[in-house]
Amino acid sequence: MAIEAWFMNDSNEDQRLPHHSNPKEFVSMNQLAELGVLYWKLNPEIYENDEELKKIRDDRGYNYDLLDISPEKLANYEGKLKDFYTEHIHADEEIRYCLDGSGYFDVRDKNDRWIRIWIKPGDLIILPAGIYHRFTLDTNNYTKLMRLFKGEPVWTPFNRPQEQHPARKEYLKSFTEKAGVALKAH
Ligand SMILES: CSCCC(=O)C(=O)O
Ligand SMILES: [Fe+2]
Repeated sequence: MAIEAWFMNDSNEDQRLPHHSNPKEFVSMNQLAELGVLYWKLNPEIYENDEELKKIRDDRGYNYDLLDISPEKLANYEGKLKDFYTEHIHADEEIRYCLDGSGYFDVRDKNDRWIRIWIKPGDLIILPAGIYHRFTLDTNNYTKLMRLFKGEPVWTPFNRPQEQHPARKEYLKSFTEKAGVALKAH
């Protein structure tokens, strides 16, 4: 099964609800790939000895740590969740592998519409540097995530607006470059 993603409505209801647009409008892996969002489906039960995960880590030079998002295990739980749900970018990619529970990563598409990506056990996603995004738990209220990173982890969020941030500029440039290639091909 591929990952599920859809366009969101803009209602102010509980952020943990699915927020499907009406009518529902699903988003494919290809559409996500066009935004630079990458996806793997792995077996979360063997993450400690998983050859496939090892290959991704070796190819991309990733270390990792584990993060439990629950009131008991995460210090300053309410504050952290509020920060996670504040729209931001990073100077580097954001790589998350869901080992347990579930949650939503929301990313902005090229037209600034929110796409909600539902993360479940076995889903590994990479958000490119410079993409506006946020995260929330769903109504299950729990997830265990592996956070992957190169070198020392830097989790600094830069809250929107960040149009002058180098990572934002690079990210937007990648679209114009692709569009340029597509034009030349015609
Ligand atoms: C804890 S994973 C999701 C939250 C987020 O976007 C971040 O940590 O930068
Ligand atoms: Fe983030």
